[in-house]
Amino acid sequence: MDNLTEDHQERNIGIDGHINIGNIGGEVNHNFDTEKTASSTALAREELGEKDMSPVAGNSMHRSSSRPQLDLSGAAIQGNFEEKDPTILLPNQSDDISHLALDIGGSLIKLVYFSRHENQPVNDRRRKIIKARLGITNSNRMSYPILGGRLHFVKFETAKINECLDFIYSKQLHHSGMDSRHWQSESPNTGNTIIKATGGGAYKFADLFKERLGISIEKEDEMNCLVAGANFLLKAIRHEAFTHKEGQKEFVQIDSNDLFPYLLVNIGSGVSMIKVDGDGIYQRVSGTNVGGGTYWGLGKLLTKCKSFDELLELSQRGDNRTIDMLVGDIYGGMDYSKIGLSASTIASSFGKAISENKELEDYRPEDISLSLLRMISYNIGQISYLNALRFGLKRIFFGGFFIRGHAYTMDTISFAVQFWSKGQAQAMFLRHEGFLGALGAFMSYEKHGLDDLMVHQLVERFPMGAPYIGGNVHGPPLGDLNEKISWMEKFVQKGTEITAPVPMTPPGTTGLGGFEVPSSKGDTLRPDASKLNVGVLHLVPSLEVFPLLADPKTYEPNTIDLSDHGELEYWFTVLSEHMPDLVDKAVASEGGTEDAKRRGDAFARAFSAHLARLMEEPAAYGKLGLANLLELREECLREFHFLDAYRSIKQRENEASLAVLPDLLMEIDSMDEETRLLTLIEGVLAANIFDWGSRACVDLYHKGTIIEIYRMSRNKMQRPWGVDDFDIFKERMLGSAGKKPRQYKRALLFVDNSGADVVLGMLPLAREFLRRGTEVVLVANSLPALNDVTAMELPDIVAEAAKHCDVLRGAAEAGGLLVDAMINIQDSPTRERSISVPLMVVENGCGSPCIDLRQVSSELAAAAKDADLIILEGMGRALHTNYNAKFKCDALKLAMVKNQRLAAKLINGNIYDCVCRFEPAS
Ligand SMILES: Nc1ncnc2c1ncn2[C@@H]1O[C@H](COP(=O)(O)OP(=O)(O)OP(=O)(O)O)[C@@H](O)[C@H]1O
Ligand SMILES: CC(C)(CO)[C@@H](O)C(=O)NCCC(=O)O
Ligand SMILES: [Mn+2]
Repeated sequence: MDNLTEDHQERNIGIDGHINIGNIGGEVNHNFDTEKTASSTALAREELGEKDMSPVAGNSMHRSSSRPQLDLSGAAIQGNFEEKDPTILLPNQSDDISHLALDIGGSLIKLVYFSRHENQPVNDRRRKIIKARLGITNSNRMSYPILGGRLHFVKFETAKINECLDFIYSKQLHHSGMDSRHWQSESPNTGNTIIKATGGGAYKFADLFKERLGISIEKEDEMNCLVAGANFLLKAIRHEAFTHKEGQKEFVQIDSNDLFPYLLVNIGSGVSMIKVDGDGIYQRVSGTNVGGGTYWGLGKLLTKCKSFDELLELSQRGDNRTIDMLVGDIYGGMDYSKIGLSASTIASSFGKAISENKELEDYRPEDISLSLLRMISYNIGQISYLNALRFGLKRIFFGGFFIRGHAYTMDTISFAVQFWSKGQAQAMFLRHEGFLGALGAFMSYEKHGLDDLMVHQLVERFPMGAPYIGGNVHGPPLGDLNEKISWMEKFVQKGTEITAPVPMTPPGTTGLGGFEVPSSKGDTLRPDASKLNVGVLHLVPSLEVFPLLADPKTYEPNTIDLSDHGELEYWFTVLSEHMPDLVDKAVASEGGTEDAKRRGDAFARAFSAHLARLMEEPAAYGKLGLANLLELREECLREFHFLDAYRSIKQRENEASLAVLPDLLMEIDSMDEETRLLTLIEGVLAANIFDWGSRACVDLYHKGTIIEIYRMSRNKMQRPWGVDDFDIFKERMLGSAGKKPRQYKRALLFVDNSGADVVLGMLPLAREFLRRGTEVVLVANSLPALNDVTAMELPDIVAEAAKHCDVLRGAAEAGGLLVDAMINIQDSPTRERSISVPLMVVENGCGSPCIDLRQVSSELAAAAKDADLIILEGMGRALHTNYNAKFKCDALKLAMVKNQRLAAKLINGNIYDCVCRFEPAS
C-alpha cells in the first residue's frame, strides 16, 4: 500500500463528515461524503432535456435538441440472410447534408463523402462575450463554406456496383445539396445533382448512375485526381506517410515545403507511375499492366480463391520455393556471389514448374499465392526504382488498393526499392492508399475550400466500427446509435477473431543481397486497411496552432510514445481495469436505464476492441501517444451518447469545494506574501489529487470524503517536490534583492478537474494574479472528459465563488462572466472593487484530458496573443502532454503525479510526488 493511503486511514478517524482543511483551519457544517449523495442524475438529465451532443471537436461543437431519429421505414437486409454480416440498408436514413465523390476503377469503387454538422451556432453568452473581448472576427471561417463536418471513406467491388448505388441511395448522398459546381449549404437540391467522379467507370457507368439515381456524373481526369489526392494527404494529414521495413512501420513527417518532386506509384488493377513536381504539376512517366488486377486475377484462376483477402491470407502460409526457381536451384545450391546473388534469390518466378512433372493441383495454393505476390511486388518495386532513377527522384510513394495495408506486400516493395537503389531511394506508403483518386475528385469541387485546410484543422477519429469490420469491402451504412449498438453486439465474435497478433519471423539473410524473404509474414491477415487504418476525418476549420508554442514544427504533444510495447501494455491494463468503474459512472449519468446499460456495454466492447487492435499494431491509427489513447476513450463514450459521465460527481464536488472556499480564502489572506504564494502553489498541487482518471485516486475516493483526501494531500506537501522550481518562480513573481518582480500582463491558466482542483486550487491562484493586476484567462475543455471542468461549467462556478470574494467578483464582472449570474449575491464591502482586471474563460477546443497545442480553439489562440504567462495544471495537460513543450513566454507546469510508473519514468520519483516546473520564455 502506498504512503498516502496509509496516511489517509490514520487521519480518517474522528472526522465525522465535518471539514477541517488541513493546516488552514476553519470548520463548516457540510457533509462531503462522496458516496452518500446518491444521484441527482435523473434530475440533471431532465433538466438537460436529454440533450445530445454530436461527437465532434473544437468550437463547432454544439448540442442539438434531440437525438437523431432512425428512420426504419423500408429497411431491409440485403442479399443472403445466412451471411455473417449482411448489409443492412435503411433507405430512408440520411445524414445531415452530404457530399460525394467517386473513383470507379477496374476493380474497386472508392467513395469519399462528407457529412456536415448541423450548423446552428451555439447561443452561448460566454462565447459571445469572449469574442467581443478578444476581438475575434469570423474572417477565417468565412472562407470555408463547410463549417465543420466529417469525411468518410468507403469502398465497393466494381463488379457489385449495385451495392454502391444502394449505399448512395440509403444515405441519400444523391441529394447532396449540389447544383452545378458549387457547394450549396442551404436547401437540399431537388433538381439535377452533379457528382464528381474519376476512374474509367466514370465513363463506363455514367448512364447507370443517371438511370438509377438521377445523378449526372462530372468526369474528372484520373491522373489529375491521383496527384491532387496524394498532395492533399501528404500536406494535410499528420501521420499519412510511413516506411515499412522488416515488419516495422515508421511514420514519416513530410515537410510540405519540401515535398516535391516525388514519384507516385498507384497500384490499382494496373499501375500508373507519375512524377509529381507540384500542385497540379505532374507527368505520367510510366506504368505497367502487371498490377493488382494481375495478382487477383491470376490468383483466382490458380487457387480458386473467392476473395482477394482470402488469396492474400493464403500467401501468408505459403512457401514460394516449391514453385519459384531460385539461384541455388540453377547453381547447385550455391550463391552466384560474383554478381551479388545469393542462392535463395528468386531467379525465375514460377520457374520450377517447368522442370517438374506436376499439375496445378500438385501445388499448394498457399505457395502459388506467395509466389505470385512476390513476383508482382518485386516487379513493381523494380520498375518504380528505374523510373525514380530516370528522373533522379529519391522518394517513391505507393498507393492503390493492391497494397491493402498488407505488411508483407509493403516489405517486399520496400526491399526491392532498397535493393535496386542501394539505399538511395525510399519507398513510402500512405494510410489512405486506395482513396487518392476519390479524394482528388472530391477536391475538384470548386470553392468548398477543403484544399486550403491545414493539418491542424483535420482531426482524425476512429469510429467504433473500425476494429470490427475485418475484410469485408464495406460495412452497413451505420450512423445511428441504435444501429451501431446492435451491430456491435452482432460483430463481437468477428472482432475477437481478428485481434490475433501477426507473427513475425526474424530477418534471415545470407548477407549477399538478392531478394531474401522479407521478415513480416504471418498466419493472419490484418483487417481491412481501408476501414482500420483510416478513420473519419473531422473538419474543424476553427482550430488553430497555439501561437505561444516556441516551435510548432518540432512540437510533440505526447511525452510518452507508446511504441515501447511495455509502456503500451501497462496503459492497456490501466485502461482496461478502469473500464468497469467508468461504465458504471457512465450508465449512472444517464439514469441507469436499460438503454443506458446497453449503451454502456457497447461502449466497453468498442473501446476494448480498439485497445486490443492497438496492442496488436500500435501504429494502426497513426503514431500512437497516450493523448491519443485517452482521447479515443472519450470519443468512444461520446459515440455511444454518454455526453458527460461524471456530471453528477462534478456537481457534488463543486458544491462541496465551494462551501469551504471562503474559509480557505480567509486563511490565505492572513498570510504574508511569500507564505501566501507558497500556500497557493501547494494548494494547486494538493488539490490536483482529485482525478477520476487515476486509478490510485479512484481507490482513494472509495475510502474517504473529498475533504479528508484534500487535507491529507495538503499535509503531504513537503518540499522539495519531485521537480521544484518554486524558488525561481517566486523570485520572478516577488522579486529579490537584485531583481525587480515581473509584472505579468495576462496569464493563461489551463485548468484540469472539477471540484477541489479548480475551486480550491486554481481559483485562489487566479485570484492572486488578479490582485497583482494580471489579467487571468481560465482555459478549460470544450467537451467533458472524465471529471475535467468544461468551459461551459466554469462561469457558474466562478459566479458562485465570486459571491464570497470581491476580487473574483470584480474581475469576473470585468471579464463579462457575471452579467446575469449575480442576482443572489450576498453583498459585501466594496473595498477591493476598484481592481478590475478581467477574469475570462475560454474553451481550449478539445474534449480529452490531454491537449495537443497544434489544435486549439480560435478563442484560445486569440487569448494567447497578449499572454505572457502560461500555467498548465494537471497530469493530462502538463505531464502526459506538454511536459517537454517549449513556449515563447514563461511557463509553469504544475501537477501531482498520481501514477507510480509515470513518476518513476518522468521524474525518477514516486507516486504522489509533485511537479512544479518553471521555464522562462524560450
Ligand atoms: N476487397 C478487394 N477486392 C478486390 N480487390 C482488392 C480488394 N482489396 C484489395 N484489392 C486489390 O486492389 C486492386 C484494386 O486497387 P484500386 O482500387 O486502387 O484500383 P482500381 O481503381 O480498381 O484499378 P484501376 O485504377 O487500374 O482502374 C485489385 O486489383 C486488387 O489487387
Ligand atoms: C488504365 C489505368 C490508368 C486505369 O486506372 C490503370 O489501370 C493503369 O495505369 N494501367 C497500366 C497501363 C500501362 O501503363 O501499362
Ligand atoms: Mn484506379
